[in-house]
Amino acid sequence: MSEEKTAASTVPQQIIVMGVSGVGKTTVAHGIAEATGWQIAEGDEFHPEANVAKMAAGIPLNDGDRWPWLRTIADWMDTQIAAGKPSVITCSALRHAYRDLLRENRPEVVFLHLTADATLVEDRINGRSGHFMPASLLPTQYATLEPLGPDEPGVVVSVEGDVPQVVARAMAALNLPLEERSA
Ligand SMILES: Nc1ncnc2c1ncn2[C@@H]1O[C@H](COP(=O)(O)OP(=O)(O)OP(=O)(O)O)[C@@H](O)[C@H]1O
Ligand SMILES: O=C(O)[C@H](O)[C@@H](O)[C@H](O)[C@H](O)CO
Repeated sequence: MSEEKTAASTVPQQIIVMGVSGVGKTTVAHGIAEATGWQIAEGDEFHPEANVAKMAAGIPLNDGDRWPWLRTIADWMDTQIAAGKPSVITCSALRHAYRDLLRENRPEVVFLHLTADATLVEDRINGRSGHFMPASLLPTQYATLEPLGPDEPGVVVSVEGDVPQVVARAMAALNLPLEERSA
């Protein structure tokens, strides 16, 4: 899997920006939403309080913590799909099974897997303030991560470089025209 992975051939309707904590999901999702005019959802806002408390305490989530959270994100996408609204959604979606749940019966889903080495992500997390997720959880994020596979719809994009560069790289990989304003 690499940036050479085949890009989406049609304009995607529900883009899930995935990857480890701090890799830049929120930043890139906002860039895409701004360029397209599409609706945006922040996956972290769907976490129950108990999940946020756990992460803030430096305890990694387990599958049991994540399944209900993933279902609420899937429900949100279903509302968007029913309304015919394209969207961009941030969600770590670290494991293949989580992504299977997110795209089940939803051909509109396309994943944008943001990647970077841990040193770069750690630097960026340490430069961020006001977020519940501690950098100490980064190793477990990488340990849990199952990279986007060839059987999954989507693209893999490096977050090296400044924000405009990364957003442009992601838009190009997704075949998203910068002038798209369909929502
Ligand atoms: N290309 C970039 N260059 C420099 N800084 C960046 C870049 N992308 C993101 N950042 C910064 O890195 C930090 C992490 O980014 P962001 O919050 O978007 O990541 P995230 O994947 O959404 O994190 P989380 O999963 O923990 O919510 C932020 O402070 C953000 O401003
Ligand atoms: O699956 C997970 O472990 C979580 O979703 C985390 O990745 C955080 O929610 C998020 O990224 C906040 O930093």
